[in-house]
Parts: sequence; C-alpha cells; structure tokens
Amino acid sequence: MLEIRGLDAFYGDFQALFGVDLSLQPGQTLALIGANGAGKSSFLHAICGMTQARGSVRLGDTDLAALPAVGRAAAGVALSPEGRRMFLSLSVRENLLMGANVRRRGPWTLDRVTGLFPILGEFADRPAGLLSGGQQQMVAIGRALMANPALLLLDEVSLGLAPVVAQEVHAALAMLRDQSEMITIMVEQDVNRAIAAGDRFLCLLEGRAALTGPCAGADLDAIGRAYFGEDDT
Ligand SMILES: Nc1ncnc2c1ncn2[C@@H]1O[C@H](COP(=O)(O)OP(=O)(O)OP(=O)(O)O)[C@@H](O)[C@H]1O
Repeated sequence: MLEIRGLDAFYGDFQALFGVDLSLQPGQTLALIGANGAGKSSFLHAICGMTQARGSVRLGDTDLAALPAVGRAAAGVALSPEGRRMFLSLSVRENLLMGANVRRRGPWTLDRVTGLFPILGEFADRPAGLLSGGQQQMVAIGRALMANPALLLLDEVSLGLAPVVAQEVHAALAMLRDQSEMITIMVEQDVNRAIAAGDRFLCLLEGRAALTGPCAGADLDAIGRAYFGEDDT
C-alpha cells in the first residue's frame, strides 16, 4: 500500500505543501483535485523525488523518501507529467520504449500498451510531434505504463483535450483501474470526471488537504466549498 504522512514540499524558500497525509490500498485510484496552484503537481513531484520534500512516503516495504528520483522509479513509481514532455522527433514506439528503461518486471509491453490505445499501434512509426494532443497524452500514459509501475502518477489527464478525446482516455484508464493492483494518483481538472474516475478523492487548497473521502457518494457541494476555500460552517 501507499502510506504518506506529513508531506511538505518546497521550491527554495517557498513551501508548496503542508503536512499532507494519504493512504491508498493496492488497486485504488486517487482523484487529486484543487484549484490552479493548489499544489497538485507539487504533490506528485514530492512523491517521485522531483522536488525538495519532507515527510514519510512508503510504498509497500519501500521507504521512498530515502531514495533519489531514479531509485523511486526503480521501486515502481512512474509519472506521466503535465504537458506530456516527450521527444517530438522520435517515433511513438521509441517514446514508449523509453518508459521501459527502468527494466522492471511486469505485464506491460509495447503490445499491451497498443492494445490499450490501439491508435498508438497504428501510428507506432510516426514522430510523436505529428500526433494530436489526445494521442500524445496516450503516449505519455503508455510510456509510464511501460515502466510497470506499482504507483502511477498522472498529471492533468485531460487538460486541453476535446471532451470526446478526454472521455476516450478516461475509458482506457477505467480499464486499468478494473484490472490491476497498481495504485494510481490522477490529477484531473474536471471535478465530476475526477470523482467518477477515482475510488477516493483528495482536494488540496493552498498546499493543504482541504477535504478527502471516498468518491462513491461524495458530496459535490462540500467539494466545491473545499476547492474554493469557502467556510464549511
Ligand atoms: N518550480 C517552481 N518554483 C517555484 N514555485 C513553484 C514551482 N512550481 C510550482 N510552484 C508554486 O507552488 C505552488 C503549487 O503549484 P503546483 O504546480 O503544484 O499547483 P497545481 O495545483 O498543480 O496547479 P496547476 O493546476 O496550475 O498546475 C504554486 O504557488 C506555484 O506557483
């Protein structure tokens, strides 16, 4: 399981996260929500070792906080970053194979990723830069899966995508959620979509956990108030 206690994150003197706690069981998906600048990306970056952090982060028996970023990747943490960040002149296949560099054992192969996102199989030899935004998002998620992660971190899943494309990406993620023991933390701007896609949600406000709970039966009004920092009295 994933057990996070008292997670703080910093950019130099600026503190972006304040004492965030989280527990997730194998197979669970967390919908991480919050307004712009609330600290969602910082939370993902603190987990994967990309920013200065303090606090306890344990994945199964592994103390992630004690490891550098490469060690965390080897321990099973994979990030699909905001903005997708891929090599635009390399082919889709080459970009996907880069995810396999950590050489973890597991079910994810090129065939399995293109089974999940068939369009990537069709465009395997095409430079990633010629793909649409939605297709590039699929490459970014597929590349993270190629690392056979135990903990998959997905930043801004549907940012900038047409609703129908966002729906397609979420349909693939729903298949993952049903089939695997992987823990997923998903940042999704669209709160309704996020709640539909998660088992639990965590709403951040100015770097602090404002509200958390199960997605099933979640009170959207209370989430709206937590999101905007309105008093819940
Ligand atoms: N590299 C950085 N250097 C300094 N401050 C940063 C850096 N990255 C983020 N911040 C600050 O940390 C805070 C949290 O930012 P973060 O990107 O984690 O929020 P977010 O919830 O992901 O927002 P968004 O939806 O806009 O991506 C913000 O105040 C932001 O300005």
